[in-house]
Amino acid sequence: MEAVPSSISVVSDRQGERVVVWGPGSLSNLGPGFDALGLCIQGLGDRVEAWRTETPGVTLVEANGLPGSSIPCDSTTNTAAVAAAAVLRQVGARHGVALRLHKGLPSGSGLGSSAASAVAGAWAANLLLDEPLPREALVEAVLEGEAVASGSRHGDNVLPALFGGLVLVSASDPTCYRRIPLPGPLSIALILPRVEILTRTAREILPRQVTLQDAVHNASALAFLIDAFRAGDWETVGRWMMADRIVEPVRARLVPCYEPVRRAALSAGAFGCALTGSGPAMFALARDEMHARQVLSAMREACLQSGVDVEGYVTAVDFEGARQL
Ligand SMILES: Nc1ncnc2c1ncn2[C@@H]1O[C@H](COP(=O)(O)OP(=O)(O)OP(=O)(O)O)[C@@H](O)[C@H]1O
Ligand SMILES: N[C@@H](CCO)C(=O)O
Repeated sequence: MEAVPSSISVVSDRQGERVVVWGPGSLSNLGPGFDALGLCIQGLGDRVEAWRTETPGVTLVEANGLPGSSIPCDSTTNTAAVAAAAVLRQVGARHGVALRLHKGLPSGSGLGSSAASAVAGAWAANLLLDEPLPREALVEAVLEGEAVASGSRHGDNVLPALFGGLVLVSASDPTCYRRIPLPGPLSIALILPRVEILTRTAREILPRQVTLQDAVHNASALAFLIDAFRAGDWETVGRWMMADRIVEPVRARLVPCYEPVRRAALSAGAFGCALTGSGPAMFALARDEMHARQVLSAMREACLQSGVDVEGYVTAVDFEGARQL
């Protein structure tokens, strides 16, 4: 076969090419790791369908999946579209991308709903580039996507959703992060009480100042927590993820079933139980999948007895992050 002379530019015709991408949900804070720690989870997430267009920029064709939700279907305020646009801008793409977003995660849940969309949008736009970038190059884009929803550039949902697994991120500079290796699988019981808490509101009620004693306590709790995660010492993980003295005690007041659910999870033998993100979802760590089912049943029951309707899931760590389906 004859070689193409190098002076002739080959125009790749990928117009209309289509990809479907999964943006996973994530647990964040994990007790003392406010804005600093997040874990990607299996089975819950958003799906983005994307195709290349001739017109530059991002068009959000539709956002569906959660009837009655208030997710904006606008390219300037939907996190999937904002993150996708940031990727195109980053490489100076001359083409555009159209997106259809299928929401699987309700917003205001604590499960990183806006982050799942942002990551799926960015990954889809990336796959459609002539030369896709490595995951590490998408950090700015996903942070930009998340910021339009929450009003702050926090990375504890978007980075685990992008990379998978457990991620530690600087709360003051979220472009600074570290993936924390986990030595084995982890079974998780997760409940989503039917109470909507917007992250924005749950951030506004937090104290502007804290005592030195509490700050020091939380700093050491986070250090012990990370060390226990690395060691796969789930019992110690459970202990320290329940040790936050600054954020979770304040937010617990927004979740009417918080105390009964925590007690029920621990009575059922969970290693620990905490809010994820700004709540109201709560998670508990269990020995294995069967144990997680027992813990889940106890948590659900406690929630219902508090008069709050609830959905429940057994999940595990997703080590892969955003991916093409
Ligand atoms: N693609 C998106 N998915 C979800 N929410 C979005 C999206 N784009 C914009 N938003 C807006 O972001 C806000 C999301 O609310 P909020 O931050 O409380 O939930 P969240 O992102 O699911 O956070 P978490 O689950 O971590 O609590 C809502 O106002 C919603 O309209
Ligand atoms: N770290 C963020 C996550 C939002 O779900 C918070 O707790 O406000």
